[in-house]
Amino acid sequence: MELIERLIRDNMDLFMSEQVRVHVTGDTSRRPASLQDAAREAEEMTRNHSRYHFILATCYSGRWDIVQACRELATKVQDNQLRPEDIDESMLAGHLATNVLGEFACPDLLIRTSGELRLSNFLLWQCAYSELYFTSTMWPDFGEDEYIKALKAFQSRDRRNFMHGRMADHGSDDLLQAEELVKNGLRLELMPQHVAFVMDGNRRWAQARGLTTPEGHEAGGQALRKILELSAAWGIRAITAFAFSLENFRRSQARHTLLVAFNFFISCFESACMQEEVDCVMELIDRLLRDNMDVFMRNGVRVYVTGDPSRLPPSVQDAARQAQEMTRNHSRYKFILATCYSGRWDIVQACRELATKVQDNQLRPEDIDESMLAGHLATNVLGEFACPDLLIRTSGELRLSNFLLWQSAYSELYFTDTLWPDFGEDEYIQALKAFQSRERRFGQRKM
Ligand SMILES: CC(C)=CCC/C(C)=C/CC/C(C)=C/COP(=O)(O)OP(=O)(O)O
Repeated sequence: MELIERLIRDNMDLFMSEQVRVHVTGDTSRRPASLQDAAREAEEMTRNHSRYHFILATCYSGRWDIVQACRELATKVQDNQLRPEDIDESMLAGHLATNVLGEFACPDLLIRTSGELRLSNFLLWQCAYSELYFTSTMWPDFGEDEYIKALKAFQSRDRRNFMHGRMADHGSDDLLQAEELVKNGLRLELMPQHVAFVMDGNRRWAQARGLTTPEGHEAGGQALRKILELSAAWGIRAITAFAFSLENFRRSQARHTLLVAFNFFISCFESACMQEEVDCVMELIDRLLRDNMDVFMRNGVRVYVTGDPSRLPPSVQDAARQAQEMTRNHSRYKFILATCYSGRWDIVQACRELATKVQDNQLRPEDIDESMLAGHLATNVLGEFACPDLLIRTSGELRLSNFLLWQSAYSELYFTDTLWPDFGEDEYIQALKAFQSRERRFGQRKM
């Protein structure tokens, strides 16, 4: 705290000469009075600066930020200034700490030094599409050269969405699983309980083989089946797979609007291709739920389908209902298929539900806290395993792409260039080994 206070006071000359506007964010109740004074002074003295903004996040966490926003919105509902159903992504974003940055509220690039591969509860909502850069360099050594390297890495990334701006509780199969794991060089007591997958790369896999996109998705479906079987064999308790995002859906709709407005040949062609891909993925999801019923039954998998149901075709809604109903007594492990899902959508749903409770006088805004908000997220069905221990993204991109934002606060991240249809047993073992070699701290730093 003393260091932070000095950091603010000793850099005042820099803030003044470089026209930096300073914001200090985080839970003010946790700050010592002298730090509070330094923060207020710096904010006041730099309030007319506009060259660039500097947010110092102290006693901050991404979840705290979201809970604050949700409380503020719930208070507005209580005061009849707002209806719960009017809460949307931009409204929620407008109440986050980074709102002071206006159009630059979400980091384009998030750099983490010293070798850990996780977000550690920093800017969760805001990182939906941030490019992530991890380096083993320790922070005091992070200088000009390394910064340039990070920026070059950033510039080389393909930013498709730039415009959007514990220990295992194993059952009776323990011995068999332990043997299987040891055979693969894995340790039973260090297995992740919940693994989340961003199954990216089906299209590129197909293109590389001269196949059609539906054939790529088909191969992706087979890869998922294999992962579901392996996860059961290895005693993993929960899998969440990202099969289609709300943004993927919106992308195709945006093109469609363009098509209607301009009747423009190229967009007509692109829109048709996109719609074809949406239909193809929806058909795959329908089949994936129906054709994997044997895997679900044999392995005691309880299935959940999450995401915006209004976007799902009736046949997929029907397949989802059936899979959920038929597996509802299973408890060996849980599988969430996230389709037409996004992390921000999930948080907004939770916030709306809480605001409705406030409206119905069942809750006071100030009672909203992290565990209450988490209890209204899609992953709440996983109980104690709601947050992924390990999040795997295939096909080379280094970002979360709006998947499980709240839940990934302390997830270990694993990125691989392998395209999803090629992600098989060997690569899964490699990811699990990487996970087992990580030191997890959940913010509890060794002093
Ligand atoms: C087996 C199976 C059912 C597969 C479904 C295939 C499919 C469409 C997966 C999409 C996964 C996803 C939402 C990736 C995010 O990348 P993005 O492209 O949405 O985000 P980005 O532009 O930030 O990379």
